[in-house]
Amino acid sequence: MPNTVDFNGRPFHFIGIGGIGMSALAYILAQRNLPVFGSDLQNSHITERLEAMGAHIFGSQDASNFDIFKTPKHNWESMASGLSGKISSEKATLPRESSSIAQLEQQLPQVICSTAIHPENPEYQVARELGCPIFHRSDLLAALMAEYQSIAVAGTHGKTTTSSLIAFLLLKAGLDPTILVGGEVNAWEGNARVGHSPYLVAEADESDGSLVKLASHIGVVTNIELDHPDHYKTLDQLISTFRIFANQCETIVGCIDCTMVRDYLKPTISYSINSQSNADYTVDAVQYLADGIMAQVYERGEAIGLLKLQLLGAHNLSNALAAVAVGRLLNLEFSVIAQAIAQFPGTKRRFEYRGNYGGIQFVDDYAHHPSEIRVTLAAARGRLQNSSGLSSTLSEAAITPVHPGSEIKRVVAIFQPHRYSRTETLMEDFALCFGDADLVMLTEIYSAGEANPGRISGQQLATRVAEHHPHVDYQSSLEAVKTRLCQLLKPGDLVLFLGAGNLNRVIPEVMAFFQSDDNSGINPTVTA
Ligand SMILES: CC(=O)N[C@H]1[C@@H](OP(=O)(O)OP(=O)(O)OC[C@H]2O[C@@H](n3ccc(=O)[nH]c3=O)[C@H](O)[C@@H]2O)O[C@H](CO)[C@@H](O)[C@@H]1O[C@H](C)C(=O)O
Ligand SMILES: Nc1ncnc2c1ncn2[C@@H]1O[C@H](COP(=O)(O)OP(=O)(O)OP(=O)(O)O)[C@@H](O)[C@H]1O
Ligand SMILES: C[C@H](N)C(=O)O
Repeated sequence: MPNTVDFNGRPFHFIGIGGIGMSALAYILAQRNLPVFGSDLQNSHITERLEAMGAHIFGSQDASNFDIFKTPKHNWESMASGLSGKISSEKATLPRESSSIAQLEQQLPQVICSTAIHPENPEYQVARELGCPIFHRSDLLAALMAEYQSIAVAGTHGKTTTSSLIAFLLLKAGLDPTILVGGEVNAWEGNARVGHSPYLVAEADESDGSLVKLASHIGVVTNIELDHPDHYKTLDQLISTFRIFANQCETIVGCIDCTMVRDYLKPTISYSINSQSNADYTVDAVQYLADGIMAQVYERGEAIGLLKLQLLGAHNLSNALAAVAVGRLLNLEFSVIAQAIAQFPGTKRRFEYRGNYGGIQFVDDYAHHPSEIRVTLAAARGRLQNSSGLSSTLSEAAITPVHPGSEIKRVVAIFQPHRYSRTETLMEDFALCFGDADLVMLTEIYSAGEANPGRISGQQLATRVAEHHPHVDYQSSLEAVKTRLCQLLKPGDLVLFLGAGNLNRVIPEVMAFFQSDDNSGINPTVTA
């Protein structure tokens, strides 16, 4: 069995192909006209996009999905590859006997698995029985990265945003990068892009420990904090994972506002949003506006220019400073970097402005860790404080603000906890992180595939939050959240839907309820 990924025409079969990391990889292979097959229990616009490129995707996960590879090669070949366009979902049924064993082994697919796939998964089981080469998602990412001058973005918080910002910068600077990120960006219509230069920008996820397989020319680390307690039993394990990754990168660009990055990784190139730090890249004269941020950037103590950002919050200034540092490492002029970053419209579900209906502003955000909730609510509170005299400074730069303005009077946070393990381990911190919201609504925990241990609930979390916050509401279902919001919301509210689960499904219906003075061009009937 080969232990390296074969990019010479052998088919790929992705189990969990619709995942945000898996689908980016499948996209790159399909663009290379390699035969791409896969399965996912959930149909989505992501699986549909891959199918439109010629990938063959099964909506169920059972042994019969491999029947297709027991047929003569020409049969499945005609069913896959971007050359054939949209393909039929009918399964091939020719008997196995029609090929010799040797031929069959040759045409057995390389199976790519997400960590979301349980070892008991019937399709995974049959792949093992047949002797298919089986790779984890990270093995394929590592193999692709090895072909390029890679920039891999790691860190507990901000990987998707920062990798998207860096990718956007390289794209605008004409460096034509290949991109694989963990969120969707309109500039390349999805989570992946094939470029024609030596550069590749990738998100490097630490959630399952597979980060240790990645080696990059430039590694960016935004911060390190305990998360994913399902995988990491101690903080030391997490730190050691980041250290192994950092040691495998030629250059580490790291945010030294995080003491763990500073002390354990000792970045080659450092950045900090604290003007007093001695980082290589810092900022000063920061202005947090209602529709963006402006700051003077310093390179090793010397002012190099003004950075304008359409994103909100100190965390996004930090993410943008990482992009500045990477851009300078690639010898880009600061003016080119600043111009690109000023145009970055953001990533879907990361403080994504969904519209203003009935004087209520709707925002979708992926925050699922107490620190992420804290920085996002601080950004929302900052927007509220600056919203009465809405600044036009960003607009003067001929940029249409991502967050068009109207006065805000109240910050409303709706949170769907994500994973039992995280909710239980970080309960104390979750109880304290909603201070910047005027009203907090909690709902039930989104399992993300975890079994319910039966000792933790959204209701319990709501009780804990209420010990520190005067206005906490608990609704047990998304349907109940929707109904309650229609009763509670009023003009002047900035409503944030927080979480990495499916809470954002309710946004279109709540927006539709309040639809009246729509000036955003968003159709509220579209489901998220
Ligand atoms: C689990 C895991 O390691 N997930 C990480 C991985 O995504 P990926 O490996 O693609 O994983 P998925 O997005 O979690 O998507 C997993 C896909 O798998 C299907 N499924 C799941 C179970 C099953 O039995 N059958 C089955 O088909 C399911 O329907 C979904 O489409 O890589 C991404 C990019 O770095 C990370 O953002 C992501 O982290 C986290 C999570 C995040 O940021 O949200
Ligand atoms: N630098 C940062 N520090 C703290 N929180 C951040 C930072 N950047 C973004 N966030 C918050 O974290 C949320 C997720 O951001 P993003 O998707 O960029 O991070 P991520 O590390 O890829 O997340 P994950 O891998 O856990 O999905 C954002 O919606 C925001 O609330
Ligand atoms: C969304 C987050 N990275 C998780 O799966 O826990």
